[in-house]
Amino acid sequence: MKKIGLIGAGFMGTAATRAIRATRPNIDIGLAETDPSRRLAALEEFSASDFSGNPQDMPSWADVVILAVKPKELPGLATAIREKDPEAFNKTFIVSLLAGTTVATLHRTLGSERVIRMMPNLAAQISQSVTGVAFSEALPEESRQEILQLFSGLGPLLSLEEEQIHAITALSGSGIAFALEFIQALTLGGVKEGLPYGQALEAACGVVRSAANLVAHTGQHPQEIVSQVCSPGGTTIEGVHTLAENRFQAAVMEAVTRTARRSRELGKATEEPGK
Ligand SMILES: NC(=O)C1=CN([C@@H]2O[C@H](COP(=O)(O)OP(=O)(O)OC[C@H]3O[C@@H](n4cnc5c(N)ncnc54)[C@H](OP(=O)(O)O)[C@@H]3O)[C@@H](O)[C@H]2O)C=CC1
Ligand SMILES: O=C(O)[C@@H]1CCC=N1
Repeated sequence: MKKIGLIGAGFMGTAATRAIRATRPNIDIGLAETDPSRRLAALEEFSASDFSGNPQDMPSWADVVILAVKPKELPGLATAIREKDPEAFNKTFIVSLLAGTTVATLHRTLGSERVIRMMPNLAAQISQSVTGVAFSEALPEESRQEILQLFSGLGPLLSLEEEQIHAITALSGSGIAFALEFIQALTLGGVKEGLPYGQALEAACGVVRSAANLVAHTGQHPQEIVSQVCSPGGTTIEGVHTLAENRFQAAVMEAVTRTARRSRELGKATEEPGK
Protein backbone atom coordinates (compact mmCIF):
# COMPACT_ATOMS: atom_id res chain seq x y z
CA MET A 1 0.00 0.00 0.00
CA LYS A 2 1.63 3.20 -1.19
CA LYS A 3 -1.03 5.91 -1.12
CA ILE A 4 -3.43 6.95 1.61
CA GLY A 5 -6.23 9.49 1.39
CA LEU A 6 -7.52 11.41 4.40
CA ILE A 7 -11.00 12.96 4.46
CA GLY A 8 -11.11 15.36 7.43
CA ALA A 9 -7.71 16.64 8.55
CA GLY A 10 -8.85 17.48 12.09
CA PHE A 11 -7.47 16.27 15.40
CA MET A 12 -7.90 12.52 14.88
CA GLY A 13 -7.31 12.28 11.14
CA THR A 14 -4.09 14.22 11.45
CA ALA A 15 -2.92 12.16 14.44
CA ALA A 16 -3.53 8.87 12.58
CA THR A 17 -1.84 10.15 9.43
CA ARG A 18 1.22 11.27 11.42
CA ALA A 19 1.51 7.76 12.85
CA ILE A 20 1.36 6.12 9.42
CA ARG A 21 3.89 8.60 8.02
CA ALA A 22 6.22 7.85 10.94
CA THR A 23 6.38 4.16 10.03
CA ARG A 24 6.19 4.70 6.25
CA PRO A 25 8.07 7.92 5.46
CA ASN A 26 7.70 7.42 1.69
CA ILE A 27 3.94 6.91 1.60
CA ASP A 28 2.00 9.39 -0.58
CA ILE A 29 -0.78 11.25 1.19
CA GLY A 30 -3.80 12.91 -0.37
CA LEU A 31 -6.33 14.88 1.64
CA ALA A 32 -9.71 16.58 1.52
CA GLU A 33 -10.51 19.14 4.21
CA THR A 34 -13.17 21.85 4.21
CA ASP A 35 -11.57 24.15 6.78
CA PRO A 36 -9.05 26.33 4.87
CA SER A 37 -6.50 26.80 7.66
CA ARG A 38 -6.51 23.11 8.59
CA ARG A 39 -6.24 22.21 4.92
CA LEU A 40 -3.16 24.38 4.43
CA ALA A 41 -1.52 23.13 7.62
CA ALA A 42 -2.05 19.47 6.70
CA LEU A 43 -1.00 19.94 3.06
CA GLU A 44 2.23 21.45 4.31
CA GLU A 45 2.89 18.94 7.11
CA PHE A 46 2.34 15.89 4.90
CA SER A 47 3.47 17.38 1.55
CA ALA A 48 0.08 16.04 0.48
CA SER A 49 -1.94 16.19 -2.74
CA ASP A 50 -5.09 18.29 -2.38
CA PHE A 51 -8.39 16.53 -3.20
CA SER A 52 -10.53 19.09 -1.34
CA GLY A 53 -12.15 20.33 -4.56
CA ASN A 54 -12.54 16.85 -6.07
CA PRO A 55 -12.93 14.30 -3.22
CA GLN A 56 -14.68 11.91 -5.64
CA ASP A 57 -11.28 11.32 -7.27
CA MET A 58 -9.58 10.31 -4.02
CA PRO A 59 -10.87 6.69 -3.76
CA SER A 60 -9.52 5.70 -7.18
CA TRP A 61 -6.15 7.33 -6.31
CA ALA A 62 -5.66 5.96 -2.79
CA ASP A 63 -5.08 2.37 -1.64
CA VAL A 64 -6.85 3.28 1.61
CA VAL A 65 -9.10 6.23 2.47
CA ILE A 66 -9.30 7.29 6.13
CA LEU A 67 -12.67 8.83 6.99
CA ALA A 68 -12.18 11.28 9.85
CA VAL A 69 -15.09 13.70 9.72
CA LYS A 70 -17.72 13.99 12.48
CA PRO A 71 -20.33 11.21 12.27
CA LYS A 72 -23.11 13.63 11.29
CA GLU A 73 -21.08 14.71 8.23
CA LEU A 74 -21.03 11.19 6.75
CA PRO A 75 -24.33 11.20 4.77
CA GLY A 76 -23.65 14.56 3.06
CA LEU A 77 -20.07 13.62 2.27
CA ALA A 78 -21.04 10.21 0.84
CA THR A 79 -23.88 11.66 -1.25
CA ALA A 80 -21.67 14.40 -2.70
CA ILE A 81 -19.00 11.87 -3.73
CA ARG A 82 -21.40 9.20 -5.02
CA GLU A 83 -23.38 11.72 -7.11
CA LYS A 84 -20.18 12.30 -9.09
CA ASP A 85 -18.97 8.68 -9.05
CA PRO A 86 -21.46 6.07 -7.78
CA GLU A 87 -18.71 3.42 -7.62
CA ALA A 88 -16.11 5.67 -5.94
CA PHE A 89 -15.97 3.83 -2.62
CA ASN A 90 -15.64 0.42 -4.28
CA LYS A 91 -12.25 1.46 -5.62
CA THR A 92 -10.38 1.44 -2.30
CA PHE A 93 -10.45 0.33 1.34
CA ILE A 94 -12.26 2.72 3.69
CA VAL A 95 -11.06 2.99 7.28
CA SER A 96 -13.65 4.86 9.32
CA LEU A 97 -12.66 6.50 12.60
CA LEU A 98 -16.23 7.71 13.19
CA ALA A 99 -17.59 7.15 16.70
CA GLY A 100 -20.70 4.97 16.80
CA THR A 101 -21.14 4.54 13.04
CA THR A 102 -21.52 0.83 12.32
CA VAL A 103 -20.06 -1.28 9.53
CA ALA A 104 -23.63 -1.84 8.27
CA THR A 105 -24.27 1.92 8.11
CA LEU A 106 -20.95 2.42 6.33
CA HIS A 107 -21.87 -0.32 3.79
CA ARG A 108 -25.20 1.30 3.09
CA THR A 109 -24.03 4.91 3.04
CA LEU A 110 -20.86 4.37 1.01
CA GLY A 111 -22.20 1.57 -1.20
CA SER A 112 -19.14 -0.57 -0.46
CA GLU A 113 -18.35 -3.52 1.75
CA ARG A 114 -14.61 -2.83 1.81
CA VAL A 115 -14.86 -1.05 5.15
CA ILE A 116 -12.97 -1.20 8.43
CA ARG A 117 -13.90 0.53 11.69
CA MET A 118 -11.12 1.78 13.92
CA MET A 119 -11.39 3.55 17.24
CA PRO A 120 -8.04 5.11 18.16
CA ASN A 121 -7.22 7.92 20.56
CA LEU A 122 -5.14 11.05 20.16
CA ALA A 123 -2.01 9.28 21.42
CA ALA A 124 -1.84 7.78 17.91
CA GLN A 125 0.31 10.76 16.98
CA ILE A 126 3.01 9.42 19.34
CA SER A 127 2.29 5.80 18.34
CA GLN A 128 0.70 5.04 21.73
CA SER A 129 -3.00 4.76 20.96
CA VAL A 130 -4.78 1.58 22.01
CA THR A 131 -7.01 1.16 18.95
CA GLY A 132 -10.02 -1.10 18.52
CA VAL A 133 -10.50 -2.58 15.03
CA ALA A 134 -13.58 -4.26 13.54
CA PHE A 135 -13.59 -5.48 9.93
CA SER A 136 -16.44 -5.90 7.51
CA GLU A 137 -17.14 -9.64 7.22
CA ALA A 138 -16.61 -9.30 3.47
CA LEU A 139 -12.91 -8.46 3.91
CA PRO A 140 -10.51 -11.33 3.14
CA GLU A 141 -7.80 -12.24 5.65
CA GLU A 142 -4.99 -11.00 3.39
CA SER A 143 -6.54 -7.51 3.17
CA ARG A 144 -7.07 -7.46 6.96
CA GLN A 145 -3.40 -8.18 7.53
CA GLU A 146 -2.34 -5.46 5.08
CA ILE A 147 -4.55 -2.92 6.86
CA LEU A 148 -3.26 -3.95 10.31
CA GLN A 149 0.30 -3.61 9.05
CA LEU A 150 -0.37 -0.15 7.59
CA PHE A 151 -1.93 1.11 10.83
CA SER A 152 0.57 -0.55 13.19
CA GLY A 153 2.28 2.82 13.73
CA LEU A 154 -0.73 4.05 15.74
CA GLY A 155 0.18 1.74 18.64
CA PRO A 156 -1.39 -1.58 19.73
CA LEU A 157 -4.33 -2.66 17.53
CA LEU A 158 -7.03 -4.81 19.16
CA SER A 159 -9.18 -6.87 16.77
CA LEU A 160 -12.66 -6.78 18.30
CA GLU A 161 -16.21 -7.90 17.69
CA GLU A 162 -18.02 -4.85 16.39
CA GLU A 163 -20.25 -4.54 19.47
CA GLN A 164 -17.09 -4.19 21.61
CA ILE A 165 -16.08 -1.03 19.75
CA HIS A 166 -18.43 0.94 22.03
CA ALA A 167 -16.45 -0.24 25.06
CA ILE A 168 -13.07 0.63 23.54
CA THR A 169 -14.48 4.02 22.52
CA ALA A 170 -15.28 4.66 26.18
CA LEU A 171 -12.01 3.23 27.49
CA SER A 172 -9.55 4.50 24.93
CA GLY A 173 -10.96 6.90 22.31
CA SER A 174 -12.67 8.96 25.02
CA GLY A 175 -10.96 7.38 28.01
CA ILE A 176 -7.70 9.21 27.43
CA ALA A 177 -9.64 12.36 28.41
CA PHE A 178 -10.61 10.72 31.72
CA ALA A 179 -6.96 9.88 32.40
CA LEU A 180 -6.04 13.49 31.61
CA GLU A 181 -8.77 14.71 33.99
CA PHE A 182 -7.16 12.56 36.70
CA ILE A 183 -3.72 14.01 35.94
CA GLN A 184 -5.14 17.53 36.18
CA ALA A 185 -6.88 16.72 39.49
CA LEU A 186 -3.69 15.21 40.93
CA THR A 187 -1.74 18.27 39.78
CA LEU A 188 -4.16 20.70 41.40
CA GLY A 189 -4.01 18.69 44.63
CA GLY A 190 -0.24 19.06 44.55
CA VAL A 191 -0.56 22.81 43.96
CA LYS A 192 -2.99 23.07 46.89
CA GLU A 193 -0.38 21.38 49.04
CA GLY A 194 2.29 23.90 48.01
CA LEU A 195 4.03 22.59 44.86
CA PRO A 196 4.51 24.95 41.90
CA TYR A 197 2.15 23.97 39.02
CA GLY A 198 4.94 22.86 36.68
CA GLN A 199 6.50 20.51 39.21
CA ALA A 200 3.09 19.21 40.29
CA LEU A 201 2.21 18.44 36.65
CA GLU A 202 5.55 16.72 36.07
CA ALA A 203 5.02 14.63 39.21
CA ALA A 204 1.42 13.76 38.29
CA CYS A 205 2.41 12.65 34.76
CA GLY A 206 5.32 10.64 36.12
CA VAL A 207 3.17 8.90 38.74
CA VAL A 208 0.44 7.93 36.26
CA ARG A 209 3.02 6.69 33.74
CA SER A 210 4.86 4.67 36.39
CA ALA A 211 1.64 3.16 37.79
CA ALA A 212 0.75 1.85 34.31
CA ASN A 213 4.32 0.58 33.85
CA LEU A 214 4.27 -1.18 37.24
CA VAL A 215 1.14 -3.12 36.29
CA ALA A 216 2.64 -4.02 32.92
CA HIS A 217 6.09 -5.01 34.21
CA THR A 218 5.13 -6.88 37.38
CA GLY A 219 1.95 -8.49 36.04
CA GLN A 220 0.43 -7.83 39.47
CA HIS A 221 -3.22 -6.88 39.93
CA PRO A 222 -3.56 -3.11 40.56
CA GLN A 223 -5.26 -3.82 43.89
CA GLU A 224 -2.27 -5.91 45.03
CA ILE A 225 0.08 -2.99 44.37
CA VAL A 226 -2.31 -0.59 46.14
CA SER A 227 -2.16 -2.80 49.24
CA GLN A 228 1.66 -2.71 49.13
CA VAL A 229 1.56 1.11 49.11
CA CYS A 230 -0.94 1.35 51.99
CA SER A 231 1.02 1.07 55.26
CA PRO A 232 -1.34 0.18 58.16
CA GLY A 233 -2.39 3.44 59.81
CA GLY A 234 -0.19 5.35 57.34
CA THR A 235 -0.74 8.12 54.84
CA THR A 236 -1.98 6.32 51.70
CA ILE A 237 -4.97 4.63 53.33
CA GLU A 238 -6.29 8.10 54.25
CA GLY A 239 -6.31 9.07 50.59
CA VAL A 240 -7.70 5.72 49.42
CA HIS A 241 -10.50 6.05 52.00
CA THR A 242 -11.27 9.56 50.74
CA LEU A 243 -11.52 8.29 47.14
CA ALA A 244 -13.84 5.47 48.28
CA GLU A 245 -16.02 7.91 50.27
CA ASN A 246 -16.34 10.02 47.13
CA ARG A 247 -17.24 6.98 45.03
CA PHE A 248 -14.19 7.35 42.78
CA GLN A 249 -14.40 3.87 41.18
CA ALA A 250 -18.16 4.13 40.74
CA ALA A 251 -17.78 7.56 39.12
CA VAL A 252 -15.18 6.28 36.63
CA MET A 253 -17.23 3.15 35.86
CA GLU A 254 -20.31 5.31 35.30
CA ALA A 255 -18.30 7.59 32.99
CA VAL A 256 -17.30 4.56 30.89
CA THR A 257 -20.88 3.23 30.83
CA ARG A 258 -22.44 6.55 29.80
CA THR A 259 -19.77 7.13 27.15
CA ALA A 260 -20.40 3.70 25.63
CA ARG A 261 -24.14 4.46 25.72
CA ARG A 262 -23.52 7.71 23.83
CA SER A 263 -21.51 5.78 21.24
CA ARG A 264 -24.51 3.47 20.71
CA GLU A 265 -26.79 6.53 20.42
CA LEU A 266 -24.52 8.06 17.78
CA GLY A 267 -24.66 4.75 15.94
CA LYS A 268 -28.47 4.88 15.91
CA ALA A 269 -28.44 8.52 14.80
CA THR A 270 -26.17 7.75 11.83
CA GLU A 271 -28.38 4.75 10.97
CA GLU A 272 -31.34 7.09 10.80
CA PRO A 273 -29.94 10.56 9.87
CA GLY A 274 -32.01 13.45 11.19
CA LYS A 275 -32.93 11.66 14.44
N1 LIG B 1 -10.92 13.59 18.60
C1 LIG B 1 -10.67 12.36 19.06
O1 LIG B 1 -9.96 12.18 20.07
C2 LIG B 1 -11.24 11.17 18.35
C3 LIG B 1 -12.13 11.31 17.29
N2 LIG B 1 -12.63 10.20 16.66
C4 LIG B 1 -13.53 10.35 15.52
O2 LIG B 1 -12.79 11.00 14.49
C5 LIG B 1 -13.66 11.81 13.71
C6 LIG B 1 -13.05 13.20 13.62
O3 LIG B 1 -12.98 13.76 14.92
P1 LIG B 1 -12.05 15.03 15.19
O4 LIG B 1 -10.77 14.87 14.48
O5 LIG B 1 -12.08 15.24 16.64
O6 LIG B 1 -12.92 16.17 14.46
P2 LIG B 1 -12.43 17.54 13.87
O7 LIG B 1 -13.62 18.43 13.82
O8 LIG B 1 -11.19 18.00 14.58
O9 LIG B 1 -12.00 17.16 12.36
C7 LIG B 1 -12.89 16.90 11.33
C8 LIG B 1 -12.50 17.78 10.16
O10 LIG B 1 -13.23 17.36 9.01
C9 LIG B 1 -13.61 18.49 8.29
N3 LIG B 1 -14.73 18.17 7.40
C10 LIG B 1 -16.06 18.17 7.66
N4 LIG B 1 -16.75 17.79 6.56
C11 LIG B 1 -15.83 17.53 5.59
C12 LIG B 1 -15.92 17.07 4.24
N5 LIG B 1 -17.11 16.83 3.66
N6 LIG B 1 -14.79 16.92 3.54
C13 LIG B 1 -13.57 17.18 4.11
N7 LIG B 1 -13.43 17.62 5.38
C14 LIG B 1 -14.54 17.77 6.12
C15 LIG B 1 -13.98 19.48 9.37
O11 LIG B 1 -13.99 20.79 8.85
P3 LIG B 1 -15.10 21.86 9.37
O12 LIG B 1 -14.60 22.31 10.70
O13 LIG B 1 -15.06 22.88 8.29
O14 LIG B 1 -16.40 21.11 9.47
C16 LIG B 1 -12.86 19.26 10.38
O15 LIG B 1 -11.74 20.08 10.10
C17 LIG B 1 -15.01 11.80 14.40
O16 LIG B 1 -15.88 10.98 13.67
C18 LIG B 1 -14.75 11.22 15.78
O17 LIG B 1 -15.82 10.44 16.24
C19 LIG B 1 -12.26 8.93 17.03
C20 LIG B 1 -11.40 8.75 18.07
C21 LIG B 1 -10.85 9.84 18.84
O1 LIG C 1 -15.92 12.57 21.73
C1 LIG C 1 -16.06 11.98 20.65
O2 LIG C 1 -17.19 11.80 20.16
C2 LIG C 1 -14.85 11.43 19.93
C3 LIG C 1 -14.93 9.94 19.77
C4 LIG C 1 -13.93 9.37 20.73
C5 LIG C 1 -13.18 10.53 21.17
N1 LIG C 1 -13.66 11.63 20.70
